[in-house]
Amino acid sequence: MRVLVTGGAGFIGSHLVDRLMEQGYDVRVVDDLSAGDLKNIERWLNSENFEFIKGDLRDLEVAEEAVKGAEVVFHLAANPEVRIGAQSPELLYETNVLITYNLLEAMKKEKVKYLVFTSSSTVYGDAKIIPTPEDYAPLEPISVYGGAKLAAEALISGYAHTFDIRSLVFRLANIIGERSNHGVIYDFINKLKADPNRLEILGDGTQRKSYLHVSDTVEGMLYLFEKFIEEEKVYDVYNLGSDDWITVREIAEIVSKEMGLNPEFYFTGGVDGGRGWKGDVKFMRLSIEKAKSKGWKPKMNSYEAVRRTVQELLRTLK
Ligand SMILES: O=c1ccn([C@@H]2O[C@H](COP(=O)(O)OP(=O)(O)O[C@H]3O[C@H](CO)[C@H](O)[C@H](O)[C@H]3O)[C@@H](O)[C@H]2O)c(=O)[nH]1
Repeated sequence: MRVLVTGGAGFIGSHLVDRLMEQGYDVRVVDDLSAGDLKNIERWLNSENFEFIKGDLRDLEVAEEAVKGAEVVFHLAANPEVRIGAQSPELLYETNVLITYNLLEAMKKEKVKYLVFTSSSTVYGDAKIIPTPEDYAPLEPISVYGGAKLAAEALISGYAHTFDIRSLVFRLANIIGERSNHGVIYDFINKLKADPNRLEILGDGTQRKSYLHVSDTVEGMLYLFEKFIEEEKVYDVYNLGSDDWITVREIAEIVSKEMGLNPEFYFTGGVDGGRGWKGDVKFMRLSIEKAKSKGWKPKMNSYEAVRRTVQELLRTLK
């Protein structure tokens, strides 16, 4: 089976590529290397059943070239930075909505059978029900990023039903692990390297979210995709997360401990009642009952995933 992974040189994408290659698929990656890094997929570059295209999916021709001959598209290419929404909404529109539209157009033309898309917990906004199930309503994102992900989901649903592109959407909690090059753990490590005595924490530190290790994420995606293929549905949505959550303050404590430091915590106070930035969802935990009912569950809880990620990043970050 020929598989295209968009964003395959990125954090989650490259872990997915590792699994697909280990399972013997023909894999093509398209990535503009804006956030991704060739080092993440270095080990596969000379393999016969691997192909890399450096290209920007904002260009429809790149999307058309990338999907040629593919039976499945795993669409992970995106700008993942929630916090830039207030400064650069157009960038989040282009790198989440426009590229998804281009890809769908190319897939329609090429008659690609399956699409797997990584959406985000941010589509739920400040959910009133926690843990939040997939059928929670109304979906009211509070960030441009969440809005762009929801717009992409809606386009995918429309194309799926109109053009028979069987599509599976994953709404991901905060995904962490080796090769991540942004986010709270990455930021804390870098801040502490610059000043081991003081750690600036955005917001009031009580932001509480569910963190999932990338290994659990990729395993869940592939497992549930196999189940989806066996079923009749044209379009389906799953939350992927862990069954618990953890505060930013607790993350700061874990990072400090793993680095053997005892810094003074400095809270910026943030915006809108202690959020790190405009659009930062303060409390997020997803119901993963639907995924569990199909037989998937994460091996690590949030605490274990954070600890392991700190160790992985300390080993690999320069
Ligand atoms: O220096 C920092 C950086 C972050 N935070 C806080 O840490 C929390 C997590 O922030 P991240 O930047 O790690 O992650 P986000 O919650 O903004 O978003 C992440 O998870 C989302 C899904 O839940 C999306 O998928 C998104 O792409 C991904 O980056 C936030 O509450 C933020 O306020 C700090 O206190 N200090």
